[in-house]
Amino acid sequence: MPAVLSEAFVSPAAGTVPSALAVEALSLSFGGVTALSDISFAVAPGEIRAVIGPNGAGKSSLLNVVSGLYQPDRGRVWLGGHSFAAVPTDRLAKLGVSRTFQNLALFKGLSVLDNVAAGLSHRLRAGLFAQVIGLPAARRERAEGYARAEELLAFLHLDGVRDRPAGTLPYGMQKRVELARALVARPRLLLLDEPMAGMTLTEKRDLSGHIRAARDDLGTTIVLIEHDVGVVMGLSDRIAVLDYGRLIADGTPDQIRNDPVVIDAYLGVAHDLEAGEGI
Ligand SMILES: Nc1ncnc2c1ncn2[C@@H]1O[C@H](COP(=O)(O)OP(=O)(O)OP(=O)(O)O)[C@@H](O)[C@H]1O
Repeated sequence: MPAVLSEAFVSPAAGTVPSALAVEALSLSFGGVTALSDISFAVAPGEIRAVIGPNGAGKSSLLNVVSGLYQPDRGRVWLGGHSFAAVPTDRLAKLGVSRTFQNLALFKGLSVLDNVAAGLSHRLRAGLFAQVIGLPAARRERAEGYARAEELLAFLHLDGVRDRPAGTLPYGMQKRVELARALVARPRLLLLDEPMAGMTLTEKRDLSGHIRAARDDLGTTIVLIEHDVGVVMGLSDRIAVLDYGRLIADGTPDQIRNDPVVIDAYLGVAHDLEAGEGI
């Protein structure tokens, strides 16, 4: 895909707008194993985009390239109009990108509020010394950070558990705390790595609602890897499908659901596509 196509969308209302994320001809191998092979697609601002595919298809590798943990062998990543051969992880926050990981990574002994406020630690301008001895600028910054964390807790209906040690909450709620922490800096692009893994249907339904609210009310563009096809169909605007490192389809849930190549490679007949409808 030529760069000029992948870096921007033509919006009828706003003319040409930069995509929130675009990847262009990405390839990545580990020894003899091809994890990503010539992957190109773009995500429009405000979109909820799922990436699905069988185990080993390259989903995590893709997210790791986009967040700078892996450097691709070839190709480029576009983030809000900037293009990278290797995404600089230390600039991710400045680029307005935030991500969560597959496994819970909360400070279990700290309160929910402290955990969410920790999502702003990279933004502290006052130096560590000023923070430690509590200079006024540092105190002000800390107070502002906590105010933002409180806002996010209210937004995600976590204010009732703000003082609880995060590790004592039910699993589904801990995943919501992770979402709050990833959102507290108000990223333009949020990458979610299997946010619903291990959840009950009720927890999935709950978290889907919160993810949708983040897009609708905060304007966050969301890219998520998810195995539950029912959830994906109900939640996403568009879906990219990977198989053996190749992009085999990219379209709306209806297009993906009816794509014979996707059905052959992934959906088959075993998946209950209707399970998550309406989530
Ligand atoms: N750090 C690594 N070292 C070696 N091989 C890797 C590494 N990361 C991924 N791979 C390989 O790249 C391929 C794609 O893996 P990846 O984890 O991206 O797939 P996935 O779609 O996320 O799978 P899953 O759904 O099981 O998490 C696999 O063959 C995997 O074994």
